[in-house]
Amino acid sequence: MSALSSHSNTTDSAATSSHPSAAKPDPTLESNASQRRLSASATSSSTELASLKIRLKTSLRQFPDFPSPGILFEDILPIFANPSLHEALLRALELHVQQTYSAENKPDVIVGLEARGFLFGPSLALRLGAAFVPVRKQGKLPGPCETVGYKKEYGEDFFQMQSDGIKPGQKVLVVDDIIATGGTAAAAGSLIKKLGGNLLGYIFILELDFLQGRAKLDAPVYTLLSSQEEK
Ligand SMILES: O=P(O)(O)OC[C@H]1O[C@H](OP(=O)(O)OP(=O)(O)O)[C@H](O)[C@@H]1O
Ligand SMILES: Nc1ncnc2[nH]cnc12
Repeated sequence: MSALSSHSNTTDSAATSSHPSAAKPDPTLESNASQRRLSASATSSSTELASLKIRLKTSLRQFPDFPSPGILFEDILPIFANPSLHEALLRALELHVQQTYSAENKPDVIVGLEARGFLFGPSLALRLGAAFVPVRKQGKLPGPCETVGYKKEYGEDFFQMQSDGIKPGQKVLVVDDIIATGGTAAAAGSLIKKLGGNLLGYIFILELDFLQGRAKLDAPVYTLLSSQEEK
């Protein structure tokens, strides 16, 4: 006996297990059907996400000794040179956010980190119906700003956000292309907290796992792809 037929409507003699009354649908049947639809849709989202990741990963390029000796540079720009991959990236990130955050907990603000976080942060924000706010290198933003210094895999810098960029309590997701040592992302997180934002998490296209950058971050981290072995 199927799960469906085991919940036939016993209060309406006109209804049978396979044909419940149209006037009084069995709520148990409805809820089973909607659970199956939800689970089928979650499975199809996960399958879609897995195939998008494979396409994105094969498009990446690596350049040894750039920008300095000993650094294996991960080039994500081929994604943006190809409209189909560009679309795949945005769809993959959108699926991740939809699968992770409920309607009540969805992000109000996407914060993108200069410069490569600007390549997809605004488009993702638009798809999610969220605001986009930039973190910029020092000296680029007008008006009152918060500033923080940080170290990354191949240098150090200062990051800034406009002081009114985030309203206290707004739910914020940080996006950037790569997490290497995690110094850059941690600096962005500290700026968001200074402004009173509620940091939901971080999203990256690529993680250089061996540098263990996520250990520096105190909010959930999601990375679409991981590296790094020379191709
Ligand atoms: O995890 P970390 O070791 O801190 O490194 C990651 C950061 O390094 C790169 O940015 P970069 O400062 O080179 O700037 P760009 O995006 O302006 O090229 C990358 O886009 C990340 O933001
Ligand atoms: N290895 C790397 N490739 C590209 N961007 C980076 N940012 C920090 N480390 C990087």
